[in-house]
Amino acid sequence: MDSKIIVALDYETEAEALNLVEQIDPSLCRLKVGKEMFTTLGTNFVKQLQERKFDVFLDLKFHDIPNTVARAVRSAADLGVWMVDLHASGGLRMMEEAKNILEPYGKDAPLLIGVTVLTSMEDLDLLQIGINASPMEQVIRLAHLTQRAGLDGVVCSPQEVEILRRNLGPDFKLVTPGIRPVGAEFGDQRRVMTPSAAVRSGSDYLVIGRPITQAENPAEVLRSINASLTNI
Ligand SMILES: O=C(O)c1cc(=O)[nH]c(=O)n1[C@@H]1O[C@H](COP(=O)(O)O)[C@@H](O)[C@H]1O
Repeated sequence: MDSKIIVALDYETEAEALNLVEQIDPSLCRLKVGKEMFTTLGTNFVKQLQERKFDVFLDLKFHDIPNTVARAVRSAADLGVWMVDLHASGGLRMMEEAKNILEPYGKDAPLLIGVTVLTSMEDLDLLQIGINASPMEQVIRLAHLTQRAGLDGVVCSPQEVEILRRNLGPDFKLVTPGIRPVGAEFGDQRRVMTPSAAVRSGSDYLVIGRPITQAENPAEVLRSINASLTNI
């Protein structure tokens, strides 16, 4: 089975994260290492997950001048991660330099993904930072820019997937956090959808954190979400 689920390993400690990892295998999901665990544990943690044969999405959302971002992306490629991301709002030149630096890696290069508008943001959040567009409009604009830069896909909310799929073609990867099973708490997320609705809309990968990591039995919740996605 090639699961569409990427579990966001947003735990405070290595022990908590490994407790989940030890109960599952790479056919059930890929794993995302984000700012919290990477800042605490660094590359050794990523390597531990890779030794267990998990594909790792290094989610550090790079956003800096083009030279700095490109070099950080190269470090991620040297680490052998499966996917790495940057903020598309860093601009076209930043994304192009990041893409170009991966050329020597050929088919071993990580998937390079642009974050459009964070799934925690809605109209007012954009207005407050001077963006007078709806999340949908801004996501569409940044996704086109990301594709123009030659990246492999974008992070967006599942609510934008249908229109992006139509506009950007079948091969452009659409990675969607903001996933909430029926009845789950939204927390800080705003633009959300259930796992099955997201897949039906055309998401390639579902990033799921708290609904799994904060559950009493995370491995069981992961299995049941996987089961809900078969035959879609
Ligand atoms: O790049 C991401 O993964 C990301 C982008 C985004 O727009 N929204 C978003 O929630 N994420 C990440 O996806 C995960 C979502 O976690 P939960 O809200 O707990 O399911 C977190 O690790 C976020 O850092």
